[in-house]
Amino acid sequence: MLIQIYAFTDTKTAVKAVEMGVNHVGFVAGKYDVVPAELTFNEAREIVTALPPQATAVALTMAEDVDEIMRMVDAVQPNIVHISSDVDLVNVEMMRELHERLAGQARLMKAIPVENEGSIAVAKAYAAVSDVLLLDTKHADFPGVGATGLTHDWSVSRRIVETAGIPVIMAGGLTPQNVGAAMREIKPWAVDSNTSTNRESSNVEKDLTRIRAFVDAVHAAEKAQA
Ligand SMILES: O=C(O)c1ccccc1NCC(=O)[C@H](O)[C@H](O)COP(=O)(O)O
Repeated sequence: MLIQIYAFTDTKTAVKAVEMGVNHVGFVAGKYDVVPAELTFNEAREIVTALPPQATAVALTMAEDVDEIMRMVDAVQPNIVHISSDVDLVNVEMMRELHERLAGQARLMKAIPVENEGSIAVAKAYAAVSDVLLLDTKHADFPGVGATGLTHDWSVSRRIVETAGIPVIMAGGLTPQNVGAAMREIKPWAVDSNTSTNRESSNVEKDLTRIRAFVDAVHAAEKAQA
C-alpha cells in the first residue's frame, strides 16, 4: 500500500518522511493565497530535487487555468500533478487538454469530492482523463477539495475504487486509528493524510512523530490483512 502525505514545506522534513516509508511527498505548488502551506515554484522545485529516487513528488495546484498549471509543471517538474480545485472550476474538458499536454512529462491526478451516489459518475468522467484519482472530503468552509480532516461516506469511495479503472488514492480524515479499516473496506491503491500528520494546532507544520504513527498503522494493517 502506497502512502501519500501532505503538505510538506521544507526539504529536510520531506526527506526524513521518505526515510520513514512515505512514498508520495505532497506539497502545494504556487502562491495564490487560497490554501495553507503554499510554496513558490522555486521552493517546490527544491523539495523535488532533494527527494531520493524512490519517492514520488506530488504537486497540488489551486490554479484554474491550463497554461498556468503547465507553467507550474515546467518550473517544478513533479511526478504527479494534483488538481485540487472544485470540479466546476477545472472541468473534464480542461482535464482532457491537460492530460494530453502532460503526456510523458507527469501523471495527472484529480481530487474527487465524495458527497453522495452521484460522485460515482463524477469520478468515472474524470477517470477517463486522469492517471490517478484522489477521493476526498468536500466542506464549504475549505477552498477546493480536501484538507478538511473529515471523513466521508466510505461505501461510495469503495464503489468508485471498483469502477474507476485507474489507481485511486483514499483521503479525507484518515488517522492511525482508522486507516486500517479504510484499507480493508475500500481497497485503494494508496492512502493519504494531511491533518492527522500535522503538528497539533497547526495546519502547516508537519510532525514526524505523527507521520511515523501513520506509516506504522498502514504497515500493521497490511500485515494483519496478508
Ligand atoms: O486540498 C487542499 O486544499 C490542500 C490544501 C493545503 C494542503 C493540502 C491540501 N490537500 C492535500 C490533500 O489532498 C490532503 O492530503 C487530503 O485532502 C486529506 O486531508 P485530511 O482530511 O486533512 O487528512
